[in-house]
Amino acid sequence: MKGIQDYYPDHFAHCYGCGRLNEHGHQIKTFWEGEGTLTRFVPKEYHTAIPGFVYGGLLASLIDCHGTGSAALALAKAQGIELSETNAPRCVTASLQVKYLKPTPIGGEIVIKGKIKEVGARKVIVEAELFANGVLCVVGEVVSVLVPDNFGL
Ligand SMILES: CCCCC/C=C\C/C=C\C/C=C\C/C=C\CCCC(=O)SCCNC(=O)CCNC(=O)[C@H](O)C(C)(C)COP(=O)(O)OP(=O)(O)OC[C@H]1O[C@@H](n2cnc3c(N)ncnc32)[C@H](O)[C@@H]1OP(=O)(O)O
Repeated sequence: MKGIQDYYPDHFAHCYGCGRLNEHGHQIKTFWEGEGTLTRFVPKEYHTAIPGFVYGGLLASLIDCHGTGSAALALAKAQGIELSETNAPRCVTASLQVKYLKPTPIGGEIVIKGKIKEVGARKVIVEAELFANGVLCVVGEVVSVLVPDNFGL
């Protein structure tokens, strides 16, 4: 199943967190799940903070790109864009807030759920909850802003 990241134009698909064309990156995929959004990721052993627990910077990165992906899904829906080929809207992060509630264990799948809090013409606010083994470990809020398709080229 394709995530929103599979529909970004090629020149917007090199992000370390979510670019499908970045072979060194995390290549996360973000989908709708009901009214919310969903991203899954399995940390590797080397994503370590202290042995057994995930590095917080990685968790922030996952929430960041889950946020921009969710924002793109929300903008596509709000603007009636039917996703096909590489026509997805593309957002960058204006603001990222992360709260670490509990240490996040390495050794299973991380699930990040997103709630679309606000959708404007260009700005989208997404609340994120990150779970490990069903336990809420991190929460965040991402403000994303749409960039024009040819910006920065
Ligand atoms: C690598 C990104 C480079 C920066 C963008 C340049 C080119 C884009 C080209 C390609 C992008 C392709 C792929 C992106 C890859 C990865 C994405 C994953 C996530 C990231 O790794 S991405 C890197 C970190 N990211 C940045 O490097 C952003 C640097 N920054 C800017 O490029 C500008 O700052 C920008 C575009 C954010 C806004 O610029 P702008 O001129 O469009 O803003 P404008 O004033 O029109 O605001 C419009 C509405 O956003 C609200 N707003 C603005 N800033 C806010 C803030 N900080 N907090 C809360 N709300 C804010 C306003 O309040 C208003 O809200 P309202 O409509 O409600 O009034």
